[in-house]
Amino acid sequence: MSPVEKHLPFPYSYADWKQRAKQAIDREAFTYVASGAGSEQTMKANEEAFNRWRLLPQVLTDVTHRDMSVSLWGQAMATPFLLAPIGMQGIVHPDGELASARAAKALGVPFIASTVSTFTLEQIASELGASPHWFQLYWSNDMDVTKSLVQRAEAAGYSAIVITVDTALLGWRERDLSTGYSPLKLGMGSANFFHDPVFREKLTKPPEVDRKAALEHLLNIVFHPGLTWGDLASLREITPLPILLKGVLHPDDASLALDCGVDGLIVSNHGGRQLDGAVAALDALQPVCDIVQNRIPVLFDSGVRRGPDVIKAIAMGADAVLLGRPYIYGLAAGGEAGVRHVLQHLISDIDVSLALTGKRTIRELNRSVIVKSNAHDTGPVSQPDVS
Ligand SMILES: Cc1cc2nc3c(=O)[nH]c(=O)nc-3n(C[C@H](O)[C@H](O)[C@H](O)COP(=O)(O)O)c2cc1C
Ligand SMILES: CCCCCCC(=O)C(=O)O
Repeated sequence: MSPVEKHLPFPYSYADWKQRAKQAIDREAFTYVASGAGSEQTMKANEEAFNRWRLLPQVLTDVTHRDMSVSLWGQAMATPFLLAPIGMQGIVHPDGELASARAAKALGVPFIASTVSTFTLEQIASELGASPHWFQLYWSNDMDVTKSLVQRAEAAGYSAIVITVDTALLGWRERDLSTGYSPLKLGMGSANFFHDPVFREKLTKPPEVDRKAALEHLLNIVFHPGLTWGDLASLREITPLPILLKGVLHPDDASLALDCGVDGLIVSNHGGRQLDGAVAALDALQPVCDIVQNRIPVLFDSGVRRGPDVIKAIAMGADAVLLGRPYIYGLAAGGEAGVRHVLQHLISDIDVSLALTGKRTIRELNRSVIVKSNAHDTGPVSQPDVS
């Protein structure tokens, strides 16, 4: 970034934040965040899907007093969005998740900490204090380690466990394969494991003595391709916390999740980073909500960029959404202040969009405020392409 750009005011549009992030950080780190799996058609489809739906506002409804809070399992949340679990944030800024957590706390936005964070879940929780936070679990194929991570999260004050279920294996990410860049192999996501007493017990030498062997062990256990619906009961025995599944797209999986007694679902395709060619996440949302019928909360992510996107997803049936890449670009471009600006802008945009839709509260949103647009009417999605 040039000295002049460093002093420019923070931007507003997603494209401008992305551009700033690109200028601020290493090319490989930027590519890791910005890229998707394969040809990236699913990643692009996520944003395009929002453009196929339009809001149908109502007027003269007195929107003087507005409230964007939502409630999940009776717990109030100040905003209808949470920060998505994004691992290894240290690749874009030295303060990584700690900076994002501080910004989230400042604005009352719930934070979801990733298993593969740069800082430990305890360090992140201590930044957040009483501000709401959930823990995202990569269910390790070593059940002792999985159990230890969940128990540590509970002890550190996390109030829900999000199991990511779309990562039986890491997606085929051609742009990262081309650069050979793997932050996990570099150890950027190792903090929770290297500080875990159970993980450490299983090593011949501690990570401080043989980092290479410890990383190799981590890479061997972090995935669990053998996981099935039948395994969910064993996690329920470990923790009383609400359990959500992140990465559900198929309505039949929504039924299975209900049968298994999970407490919430997150409709997501991991931002197009896992299965290229998978359905746009927004296209999967209504079928899942139709199965769930409000029995458990349904959250949504993948492609949320602006206030109207939040309104559309909630109108389709989501209880709340997760914000992903936009806040990471804020972090890359401006650390904690960058994230704070991105969040503040989104909060304001949601507020304005809610009012202009003719609604005062998030609860009032329903399918009557969205219509499918004509195919020829969609136009460009993100400009300019800085990827
Ligand atoms: C750099 C990066 C790292 C991510 N790390 C995780 C992770 O550790 N755990 C997880 O469940 N999802 C992870 N995700 C997926 C996000 O939680 C979320 O599903 C995705 O970013 C949504 O897509 P969007 O950012 O394009 O809106 C990651 C996404 C990105 C871009
Ligand atoms: C299962 C360990 C690798 C996780 C990588 C983080 C992630 O989810 C991503 O999309 O990148």
